[in-house]
Amino acid sequence: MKIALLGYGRMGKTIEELAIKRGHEICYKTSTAIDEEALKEADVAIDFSVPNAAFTNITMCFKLNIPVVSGTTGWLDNYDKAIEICHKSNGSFIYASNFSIGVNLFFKLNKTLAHLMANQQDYAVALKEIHHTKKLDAPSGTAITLAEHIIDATDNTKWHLNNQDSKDHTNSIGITAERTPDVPGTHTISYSSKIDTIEITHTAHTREGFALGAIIAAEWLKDKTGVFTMNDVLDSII
Ligand SMILES: NC(=O)C1=CN([C@@H]2O[C@H](COP(=O)(O)OP(=O)(O)OC[C@H]3O[C@@H](n4cnc5c(N)ncnc54)[C@H](O)[C@@H]3O)[C@@H](O)[C@H]2O)C=CC1
Ligand SMILES: O=C(O)C1=N[C@H](C(=O)O)C[C@H](O)C1
Repeated sequence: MKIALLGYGRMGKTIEELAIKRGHEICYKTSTAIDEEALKEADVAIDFSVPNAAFTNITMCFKLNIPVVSGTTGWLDNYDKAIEICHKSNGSFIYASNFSIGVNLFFKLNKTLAHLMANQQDYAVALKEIHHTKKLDAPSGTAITLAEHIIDATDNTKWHLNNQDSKDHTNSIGITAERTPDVPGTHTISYSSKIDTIEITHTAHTREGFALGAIIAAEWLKDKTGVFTMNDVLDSII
């Protein structure tokens, strides 16, 4: 499979290494604006760029009829618009805030725990994420997905970033975002009462899990049309 890498930073480089080991070819890579002629050569594009470039990169792939997998976080205000353009142009698209298989299993665990805790009024839920200091967005996309899944199962109606504003936080899940050098990504959900605390944590030890998941998603998407999620990919391989 000929892969175009839109974004050749920490993730782009990790994806390149693993994709070559799986027998793929990197036919194009960029860390700036796309060269349309070069991108046309690709069977599939993988976008791990920056929040203000993702929408342009993704919609360029729709225009050129190239299936695109995106893991870039912090651009989701434009997600619905991207989906509309994808459908209109018969494009192929998968976005996930986290492509790691382990995190996607952790998403399921989080949903199950949220359902169990939904009627336990003595417990207060909280979310914490820790990432490297070069990360541009906070909270992480993964933390937002985890919070949205808890909101779907409980009385909580929104989330907020701790220490950033002093608005009404009734029925709101507080997310703490910590930045520490070289941490690939750690997410913890805790339910605390006066008596005890129940806590689940996913700790990424390297970026390989994110990269491998994105390559598996690209292999899966290559010959399909439509908008999919990582659940669609996992349902067909697990
Ligand atoms: N969904 C997932 O599983 C994961 C998502 N991420 C997300 O992926 C994104 C990239 O993460 P990293 O590789 O760590 O960041 P990075 O900063 O190392 O790499 C981003 C690269 O994109 C480049 N770039 C800037 N403008 C561009 C443009 N117009 N087109 C293409 N590239 C452009 C930058 O120069 C940089 O080289 C972030 O949003 C991060 O949150 C990171 C890890 C896993
Ligand atoms: O920027 C990162 O590094 C990561 N970003 C994603 C996120 O925002 O959730 C996924 C992973 O946690 C690493």
